[in-house]
Amino acid sequence: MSLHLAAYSDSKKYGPVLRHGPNKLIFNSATALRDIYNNEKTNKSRVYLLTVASGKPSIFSMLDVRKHRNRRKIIGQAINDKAMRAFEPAMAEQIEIFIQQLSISSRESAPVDMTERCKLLGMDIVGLLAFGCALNLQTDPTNLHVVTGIAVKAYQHNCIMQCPLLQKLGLENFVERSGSEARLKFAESLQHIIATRLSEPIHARDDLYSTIAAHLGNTADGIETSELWSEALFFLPAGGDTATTAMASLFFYLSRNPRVYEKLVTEIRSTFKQYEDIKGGQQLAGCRYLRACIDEALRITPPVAGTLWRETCEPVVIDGHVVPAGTQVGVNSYSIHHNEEYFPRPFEFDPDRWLVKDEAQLSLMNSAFFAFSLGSRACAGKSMAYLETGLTMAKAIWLFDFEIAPGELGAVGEGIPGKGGERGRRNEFQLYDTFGSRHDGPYLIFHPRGDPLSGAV
Ligand code: HEM
Repeated sequence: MSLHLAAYSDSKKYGPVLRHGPNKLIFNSATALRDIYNNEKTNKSRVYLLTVASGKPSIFSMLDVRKHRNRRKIIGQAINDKAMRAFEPAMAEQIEIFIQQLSISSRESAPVDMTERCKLLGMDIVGLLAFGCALNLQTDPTNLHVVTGIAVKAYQHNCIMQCPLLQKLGLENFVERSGSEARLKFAESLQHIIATRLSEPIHARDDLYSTIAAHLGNTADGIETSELWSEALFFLPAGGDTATTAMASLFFYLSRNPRVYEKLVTEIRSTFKQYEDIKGGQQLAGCRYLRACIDEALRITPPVAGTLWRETCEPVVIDGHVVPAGTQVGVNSYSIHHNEEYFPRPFEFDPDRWLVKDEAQLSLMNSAFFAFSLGSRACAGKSMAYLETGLTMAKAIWLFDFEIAPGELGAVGEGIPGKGGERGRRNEFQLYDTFGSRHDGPYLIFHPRGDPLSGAV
């Protein structure tokens, strides 16, 4: 779970191209990003197929270029800007629950684990979009095994993608044995969730099913109903885990950088005269410092922290190196986001770097920003990610002040000085790479800001 750190320290030691396996090359430059991810001579690596359980590849694991293009057109309709305008009220309802819970904790000055809170929020939101199903994770523990089941699957997938032999030997279920019960319960719940949704009229909800209904079962370029559920299932980690990491990381860095915190508070509280004004649209998009904070959190803590493996279909020149066909190549998000050539003082949380007037520096940083990947397989849910993260952060910051919890809890999520393996930086939010990321904390104490809660919560 520290492969991203190994890639980072190896690239410091060996330079911008290194071997991370018999047939694997990791690059660490913006030129390599373009050469690998914006190139028709490369494709997603075959290791993605190892994550296909039901025989139905999702948009994520599909290798056939033409099929993927069609699938992306269809699935994109459920997560593009237009779809987000329709989905925003459902998203906002879940964010209100998150805010209410913070409000309850603030009255008792109880420490809040932001990884846990953000995870439940992220999964509740994406569950509604994927399956039209209220998982109610924020308020009721009944479905918590869904979160564990997703975490176990992500860890297993990451292991077999890095070491396919594990699957050949039938050992993938042993990499995290404690998760087998959660996995089984999760599979049962999924069947129930799908059956419940299918028992309702197609357009009963604003979810993936209703948005893409017109394409279901249609001709060769359509999508089978059974494939729809592979897509919905992929949404849970794709949309839930990633947004969780972005928000938890931002809470971590805001709680440790008073200057940044004050600047963001000033922007949010002066932009929105009242809490009810906080919604998607021009005002939120105009919060440039908020956007810079989110981008800086995504840079310093990329939610998909590992190497996104691609395979060369024919000989390709990557960053000046001729790479033969059939080679696994990739750029590691964490490494390139901490490459000083693009991001000076890479371990400093500095949102202002995204607001400099120096166009050349801005374009250099943008050329190396890889949180959402690049090219035809880049993230399809970027609009949703910014909307969800922006709304949640703006609302929390408008209503509350927060600080690090006292004592040992306050240190959860930090690095431990003296610890090896690149884990010694106290001020760095610690990530554990599981294709997505695991993390803990930060634990924060929230205080109501004056008395603005009336009417809002
Ligand atoms: C901060 C939040 C997010 C980050 C950092 C992120 C990052 C990424 C990355 C790096 C990929 C490429 C994976 C690969 O090449 O293997 C990806 C793909 C994808 N993401 Fe996101 N994502 C985020 C949020 C979301 C959300 C909210 C959704 C909505 C469900 C979503 C849906 C997708 C889809 C459908 C793909 C597959 C695209 C394709 O292969 O055509 N993502 N994401």
